[in-house]
Amino acid sequence: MGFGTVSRGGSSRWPDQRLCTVEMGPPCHTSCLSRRKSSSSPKIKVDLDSSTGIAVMKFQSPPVNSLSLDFLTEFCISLEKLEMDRSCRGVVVTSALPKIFSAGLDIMEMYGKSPERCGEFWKAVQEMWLKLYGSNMVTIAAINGSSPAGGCLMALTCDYRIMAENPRYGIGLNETQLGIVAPFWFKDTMVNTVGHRTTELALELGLLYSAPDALRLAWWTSWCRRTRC
Ligand SMILES: CCCCC/C=C\C/C=C\C/C=C/C(=O)SCCNC(=O)CCNC(=O)[C@H](O)C(C)(C)COP(=O)(O)OP(=O)(O)OC[C@H]1O[C@@H](n2cnc3c(N)ncnc32)[C@H](O)[C@@H]1OP(=O)(O)O
Repeated sequence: MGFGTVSRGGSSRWPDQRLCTVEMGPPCHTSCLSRRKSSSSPKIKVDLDSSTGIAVMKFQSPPVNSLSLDFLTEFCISLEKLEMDRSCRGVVVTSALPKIFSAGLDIMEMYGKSPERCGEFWKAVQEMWLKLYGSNMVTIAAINGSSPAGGCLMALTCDYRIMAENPRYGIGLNETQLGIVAPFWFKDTMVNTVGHRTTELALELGLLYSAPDALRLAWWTSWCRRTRC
């Protein structure tokens, strides 16, 4: 798989060439296996191949990988651990569930909770964004399912995106369709990737894009024809 370039850098872990390639072909003979480190928390599984320096972080929180406080906390801890592992240069975030990358913020976290709990949740959302955006590692979203609202934010916050082509999968900041306003920093993250005009239209109408449509609008430089990638 090939990925395009971005205007972010400044880390020793970024490849010298600005075009980077990630091989995700079949591993595995014995010496290779010994270089694999796995860790699993209830909602997130991480496999790091120290020989390539690439970790795959898989979301495994059925039914829809919604971003609950627990999920976000596990996500940040997993990312921090990889960040501290000098053998890790890049991380692919993806879903272990069929059809869904992430349904976005967990709606149940925003209903009937105490002000303290709401504050803790919102802080965790911001923490996820800050940690992912500020990561020293190359970050890649392999979007193998629907990715509305907060799920889209997570994908946009990565350096690169690849999306499985399936007409049922949509990605976008569709908050308007839900009667809520996307926070300004959600909007800014989208502007940074696709520009002002596309973002303005997408947010006003609460659009969800298919992979080919999103590709045309420069959300990414590659999409994957398999339904699972
Ligand atoms: C606390 C202070 C906060 C202050 C916040 C202030 C402002 C925030 C403003 C904006 C930011 C908001 C960002 C967001 O991300 S909001 C969430 C937006 N996401 C959605 O609306 C997604 C809605 N879901 C879907 O579109 C679909 O479910 C799906 C993801 C496409 C999957 O479809 P599918 O048909 O496969 O599944 P179901 O629809 O049958 O769903 C299965 C199951 O999952 C539950 N569920 C779905 N989405 C969520 C979710 N986001 N949070 C929690 N639970 C979710 C759904 O209810 C079903 O549950 P059930 O028990 O009925 O099986």
